[in-house]
Amino acid sequence: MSSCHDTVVHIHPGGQLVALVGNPNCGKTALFNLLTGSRQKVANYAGVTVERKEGQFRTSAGKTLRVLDLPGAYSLNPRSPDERVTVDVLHGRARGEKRPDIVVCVVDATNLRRNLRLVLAVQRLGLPCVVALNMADMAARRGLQVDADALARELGVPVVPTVGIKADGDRALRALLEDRSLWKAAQAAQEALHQDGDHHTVQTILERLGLDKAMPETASDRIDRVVLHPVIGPAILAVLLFLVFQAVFSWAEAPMGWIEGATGALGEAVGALLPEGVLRSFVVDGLIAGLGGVVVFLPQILILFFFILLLEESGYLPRAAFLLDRLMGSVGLSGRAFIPLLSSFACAIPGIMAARTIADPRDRIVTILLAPMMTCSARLPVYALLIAAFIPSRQVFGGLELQGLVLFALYLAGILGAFAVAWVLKRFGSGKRHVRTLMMELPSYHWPTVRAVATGLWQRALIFLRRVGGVILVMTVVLWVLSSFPVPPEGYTEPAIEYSLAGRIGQALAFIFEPIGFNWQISIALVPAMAAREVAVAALATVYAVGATGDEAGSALAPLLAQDWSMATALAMMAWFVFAPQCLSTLATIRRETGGWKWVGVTAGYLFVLAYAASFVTYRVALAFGL
Ligand SMILES: Nc1nc2c(ncn2[C@@H]2O[C@H](COP(=O)(O)OP(=O)(O)OP(=O)(O)O)[C@@H](O)[C@H]2O)c(=O)[nH]1
Ligand SMILES: [Mg+2]
Repeated sequence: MSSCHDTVVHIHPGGQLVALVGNPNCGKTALFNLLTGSRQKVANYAGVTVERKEGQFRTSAGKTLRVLDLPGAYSLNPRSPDERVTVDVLHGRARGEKRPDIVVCVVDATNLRRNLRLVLAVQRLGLPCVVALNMADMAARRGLQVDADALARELGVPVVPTVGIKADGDRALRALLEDRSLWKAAQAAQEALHQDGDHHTVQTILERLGLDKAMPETASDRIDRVVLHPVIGPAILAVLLFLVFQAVFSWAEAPMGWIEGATGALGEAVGALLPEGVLRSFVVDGLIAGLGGVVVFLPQILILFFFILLLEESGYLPRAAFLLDRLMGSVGLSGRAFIPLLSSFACAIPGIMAARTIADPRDRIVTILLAPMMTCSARLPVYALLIAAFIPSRQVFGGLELQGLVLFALYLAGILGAFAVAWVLKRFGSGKRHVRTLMMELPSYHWPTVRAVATGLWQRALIFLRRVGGVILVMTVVLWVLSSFPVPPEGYTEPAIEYSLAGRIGQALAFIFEPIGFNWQISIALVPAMAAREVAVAALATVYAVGATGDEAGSALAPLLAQDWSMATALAMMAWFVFAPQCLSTLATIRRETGGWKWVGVTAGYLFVLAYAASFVTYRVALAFGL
């Protein structure tokens, strides 16, 4: 799952252009990262890269080549928007981009039959190309001897073995790209001749290389006999997901305690240094309470992503898609929607972009509409705060943590909500629908490398902390100003914060949110939360810190909420965050990906109605039960 903040791509219109092209999941991005020192997302399933990304490769002679990483493609007849990106680049039709000077065809050495067909198609375009025989390590481990020189003679282009996951695994490819004679030969390249059936050509090549025999059963096949078993498979999936949510609470307890202790101590120390007054309130109640209130959730986010990274890199995710395909089909969702929806658990933005891998336009729109309902990591702090404040930490059903269970239920609520909406769209949508069965490649399992997981976690931490130092900081400052000014006149008896702008705006909004049990503090927190979900936590922390009096001052947010809110209010707010329209950047992404405002309006509208209804029902039912 990639980030909310994709790396900025710098365009360098000059310079020789090298494009990496190949089937999905053959390791293009891994090689791109090695060549250019980038950190683009790599994961063990098809369709990770959906946009073109550019990097630079510096030759030892000091020349700079521009390198493009492209979405994977099975053929050059694009069926989905991401494949179209690749084909457009190869034809020189991509906006602001010239035709590549050289194409590096990346092929998966363990699956030459399918991969070579794309090489032939690229050659036919008349583009000079070289072949990177990637996954050379895996091929060797399986006892596949691919003779690079023989393959080079068959194809008539240079072939070098590469290993995308080894620090020096791109050495041969680097040497090739540095070779001046390659570029001279490239200029002279002609339209390749063979036009006759590629299937036949590939078969002939494989026969000559002695690689046409049936492959022996691999370890992956043996694992899949258990993991894809109709009964055992879903059971494993359920247990796995369950353990993840349990771990998010139980493992995070200690590190969260440290962060809480540290921010508390910092607040006290700074509070003692600064004189009583506006500056102290700004630093202690605004910055430290607001940002500290959010930073404390870093351990939980990292634990969640630790598991997601393991699942992504091992190759388990497409298996999960396979297991859930029937279920998704029964509500009218294409199995292709699985990966985009799953990516949305990190952030809806990469999820919505990953919907580019869906060929059918209707399926794609439905997936985009549902993506915001998956619980993005920005909502985790909100849930975790409410759970810590209102759900007792105790064991139920023999050993299960109640808090983890509630978190699991909130994630599940989003998924079930999405399924319900998909079902309604299928019932009342455009006429008869036949759901195609999922044709999805199951990659070989690998062990995730420590480096990949560590880099992934590091990037996650950076993204989160950048949000804290960016949008969350700005919103916290705005909220502190709103809750501190204007200062009430002498003799004002109510709490000062109710006189402030924040208090007044909150009370003005109350007529909308009162029926669903929200007080004015929540109402005011919901507005800046449109910028980023975590802001709700920082906003509540600030509003309560500014408003705190006497012995409440300086205590953590959760106990304050536990005192101030009813259980019904807390549950209603959880329900709100399951469905509420996403942050503004998600809506902006929907606009970009669908090319208009229509679907933005539809998404925001239906999510608002759903969130309001869900909170209303939750609140009323909870009240009826006397909570
Ligand atoms: N064993 C081994 N694994 C590799 C090698 N190159 C890449 N991988 C792994 O293969 C998987 C796919 O790599 P990516 O670089 O994401 O593949 P891609 O071609 O960019 O895939 P898409 O963007 O989906 O088209 C990841 O799990 C990588 O860690 C290699 O040479 N050997
Ligand atoms: Mg890629």
